[in-house]
Amino acid sequence: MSSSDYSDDEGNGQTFNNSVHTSNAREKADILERYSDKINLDMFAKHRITRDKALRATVNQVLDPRTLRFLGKIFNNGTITKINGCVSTGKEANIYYSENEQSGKEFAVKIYKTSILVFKDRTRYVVGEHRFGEKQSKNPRQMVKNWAEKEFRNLKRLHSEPLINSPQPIELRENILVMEYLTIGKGEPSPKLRDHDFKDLNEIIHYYHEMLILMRLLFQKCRLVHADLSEYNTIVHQDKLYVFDVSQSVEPDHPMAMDFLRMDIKNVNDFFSRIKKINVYPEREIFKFIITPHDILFKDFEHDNKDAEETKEFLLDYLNTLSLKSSEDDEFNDEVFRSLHLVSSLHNIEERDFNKFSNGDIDTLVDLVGSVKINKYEVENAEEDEDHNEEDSDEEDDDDEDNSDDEFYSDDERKNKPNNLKRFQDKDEKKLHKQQVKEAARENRKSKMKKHVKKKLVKKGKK
Ligand SMILES: Nc1ncnc2c1ncn2[C@@H]1O[C@H](COP(=O)(O)OP(=O)(O)OP(=O)(O)O)[C@@H](O)[C@H]1O
Ligand SMILES: [Mg+2]
Repeated sequence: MSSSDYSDDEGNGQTFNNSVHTSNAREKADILERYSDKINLDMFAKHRITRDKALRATVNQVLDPRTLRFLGKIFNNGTITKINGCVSTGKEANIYYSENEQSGKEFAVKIYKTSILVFKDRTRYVVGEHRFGEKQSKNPRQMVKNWAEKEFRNLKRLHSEPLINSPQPIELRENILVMEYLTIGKGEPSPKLRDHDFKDLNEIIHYYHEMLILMRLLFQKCRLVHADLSEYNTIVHQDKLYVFDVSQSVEPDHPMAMDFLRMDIKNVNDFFSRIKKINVYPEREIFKFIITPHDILFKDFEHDNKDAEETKEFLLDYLNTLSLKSSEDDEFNDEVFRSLHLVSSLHNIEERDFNKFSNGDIDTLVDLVGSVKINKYEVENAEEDEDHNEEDSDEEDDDDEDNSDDEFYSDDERKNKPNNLKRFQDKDEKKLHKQQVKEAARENRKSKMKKHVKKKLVKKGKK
């Protein structure tokens, strides 16, 4: 490979001034020369693209001189002795199949691209991420470094949980992450869930349950929401479901955690219902299954080893008690659920519900829902329902009165509450209703819980 092969344009439209340009090219050529017998960048098997194209794309985008220097360190410390092909070229990173010829061990080397273009839509994951907030650097290299570090730390967290299958994280150097390689042999990568050859309906249902249990274990044990969970970021390896690609994963108190979790649930349900054509559970039920603490979720679940650690069998038995989606209504409820504003931490729920929540006697899903959206939802939908519930609107008035101050509805209340939830209110009634809600709020403020008391309860509620 001569130096002319590697234009120094890092693929992000920036060009260097001449002197830097030539020295970079020379440096790059030297390093590659030094390792040329160790670095084969050919794309792997299936979609083999011509050597030149793969090479140029890779070098332009991923192997800049600085990255090559760090790669040199990984060679020098003996972790790997050869890069033997490119498994995947993604938006943000390329994955290479590597090995240590002495030990015979195989590794996946994930090299993050340093061009700034790929990182513009990452901020929503980083903003509010207290573990990295202070390091929200604008410098693309620093951003890439933080991102790779986040993936490495999250992968370590996953790998420390015995019930979760994930590639073992080995080494991190700047934007290069070395991990265990999941292979079917001869260097071929094990298939993504999307490409797995399911042998029958039972196996599809098995992996669906595995995905749901995985999300609960990630949330309850690793305190993480994956935030990009799909059939592309899971692999079937030795008949087990492996999860990876956790650079964007966030903790439950991240401002967007509940939204990311609902996105993951929707992605999983879509894959199994649309592509694999099986019946799936309502998203709201899955959400409750994932976020609800053990003693609340399994309070009424009869099971002989209920108090033991949550095993996969135990969680599977519980899932089998849930009813699958079966009607248009279920679909509609999922749409509503997706649009609701969910608070992501105990600090954001209303005082009056706090006591109920902290001794675990309210449904942790519905009552975590911000009232504003429900009211908005009621009124928005009232127009549609106005015609067919006009006749019975008067007898509902009194129901409405005694609940007017309670903007939250528990699941049961919602289910058997007459549909005056969606009853449209005319102007005076709306004014009267508003008045009542204001009075109720004023009443409430009198018995407001002091901040330090609330703090203590939050601590207790988290144990
Ligand atoms: N440890 C591994 N062992 C085997 N194959 C792997 C491993 N890690 C990743 N891969 C393969 O590489 C692909 C891309 O990996 P990953 O999702 O982590 O990178 P990415 O930057 O998110 O890429 P993309 O943008 O395509 O999702 C995976 O879908 C998988 O097929
Ligand atoms: Mg990925």
